[in-house]
Amino acid sequence: MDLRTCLRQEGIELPIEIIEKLEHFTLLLQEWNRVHNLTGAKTVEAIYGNIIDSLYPLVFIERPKSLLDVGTGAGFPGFVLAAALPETEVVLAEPLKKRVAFLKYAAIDIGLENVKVEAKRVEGVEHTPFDLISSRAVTNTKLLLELTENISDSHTNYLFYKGSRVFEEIEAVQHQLDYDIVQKNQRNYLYIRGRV
Ligand SMILES: C[S@@+](CC[C@H](N)C(=O)[O-])C[C@H]1O[C@@H](n2cnc3c(N)ncnc32)[C@H](O)[C@@H]1O
Repeated sequence: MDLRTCLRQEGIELPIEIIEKLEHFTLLLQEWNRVHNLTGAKTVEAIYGNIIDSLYPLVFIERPKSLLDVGTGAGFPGFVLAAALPETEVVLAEPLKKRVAFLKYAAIDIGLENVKVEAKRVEGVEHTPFDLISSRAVTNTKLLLELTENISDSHTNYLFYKGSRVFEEIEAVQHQLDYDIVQKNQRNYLYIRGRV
């Protein structure tokens, strides 16, 4: 099935030029992955699955002016969100060199002008507070909030891609959170609105 149909089935409607960029990304990732082993998603189907997982929150989040993705790895979700949100300034924090090389190359080759790759751990990122901070498969919610304390403020929203442990993780956060959990298959999208 083509990417446009896959996205449509999930209720994600995107302009054709963005879908073409995501197809371009899929080809590049497959090519680089053969040599550099960047991600476990080896097939087109697996990459499309990761793209849909990354983009599904567009159905319920507010559009941010600035977005930080913590630990983007081979591009999920930050790079894919950047392709889908060309008006958003996106920073990808990723310390692993081969993944950084891929993200930088892909941003130039695909022509994403709204992306900046910070080749460092998120603790070292300096920026004014972001509108949205996302992260998938990096660390727990409490630590993510702590590590991004200096680059967030009371208006920052958070979008964490979680599994079944999301409820214990929320309990471990000591301060009160205003959040929604959007469930889709095995995924729990934790969307935290500002800090109460
Ligand atoms: C399991 S991978 C997940 C990659 C991607 N988010 C995904 O879901 O496919 C975790 C990534 O987080 C990065 N990472 C680990 N600690 C980090 C930190 N403190 N700041 C930024 N990235 C970090 C690693 O280099 C790795 O690429």
